[in-house]
Amino acid sequence: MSAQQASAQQASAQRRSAPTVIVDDVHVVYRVHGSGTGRGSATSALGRLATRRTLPGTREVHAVKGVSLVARRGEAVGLVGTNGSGKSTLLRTIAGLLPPERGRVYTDGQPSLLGVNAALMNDLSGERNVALGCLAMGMSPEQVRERYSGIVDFSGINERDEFTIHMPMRTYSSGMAARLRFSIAAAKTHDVLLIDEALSTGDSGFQRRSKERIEELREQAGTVFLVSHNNTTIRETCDRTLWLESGVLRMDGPTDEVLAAYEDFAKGRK
Ligand SMILES: Nc1ncnc2c1ncn2[C@@H]1O[C@H](COP(=O)(O)OP(=O)(O)OP(=O)(O)O)[C@@H](O)[C@H]1O
Repeated sequence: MSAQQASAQQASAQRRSAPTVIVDDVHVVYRVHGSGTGRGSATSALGRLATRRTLPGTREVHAVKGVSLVARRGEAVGLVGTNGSGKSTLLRTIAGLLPPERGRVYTDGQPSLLGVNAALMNDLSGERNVALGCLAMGMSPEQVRERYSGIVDFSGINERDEFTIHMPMRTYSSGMAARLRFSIAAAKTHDVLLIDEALSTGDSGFQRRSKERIEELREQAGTVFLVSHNNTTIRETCDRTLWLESGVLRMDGPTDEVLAAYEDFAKGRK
């Protein structure tokens, strides 16, 4: 191998192993107001604002407790844990949608959260949502025109009736809307793509297409985080998995090892 080839190979290896997400001792706390008695007067609310005291009856939920991790280019990282363990909260924090109470999140590039709750405009047609979604991700109108049919075909929305894409989104089932959302987001190469349960919707054909697309996104050197309750999906998609329990990162390692431990734990809880 020539010196030039060796240095090109080294540069490519360095690029692939470059960190894309660093989570440093992150804590996330939700505050639920009004869980106590009565609403209190305006004067007492003003007094609390001035003294920065919290409302009596404010409940705090410490959803993520001191999580640290480093994710690199080319990795697909699964997130597992029982209900309420903090998976969605951690994803939303990495996406920059929730401020950490303590600790820091550093990301290289813009993370995109692809969740079942991501906003699409209900009164607009699927077609308009595809166009707006693509423009919002930074595509030019020309790129939107080029990619439009690919996105609609990928979603499978028009498989039964080719007029469906022109109907308002509010007439779509939640599965159809989730498939369209995934297809729009997956049309772009993301530096960091965060997927929350998106793959659990859709038929087996759509699930296969999504897995293939995640694989492609990974090869294009992005980092993918995937939250799912379906361990088979995690096994097939991710080579590394994080296990969160009660907000604490219990394990971070090769998917097979982490899932084996998690499945043992889940069996013990039944
Ligand atoms: N908006 C909120 N306000 C208050 N508490 C919240 C809020 N969202 C989540 N929580 C609480 O934070 C904790 C973690 O929730 P989170 O949704 O992150 O868990 P999860 O692991 O994604 O759960 P699931 O597997 O059920 O989707 C839970 O105790 C939940 O009740």
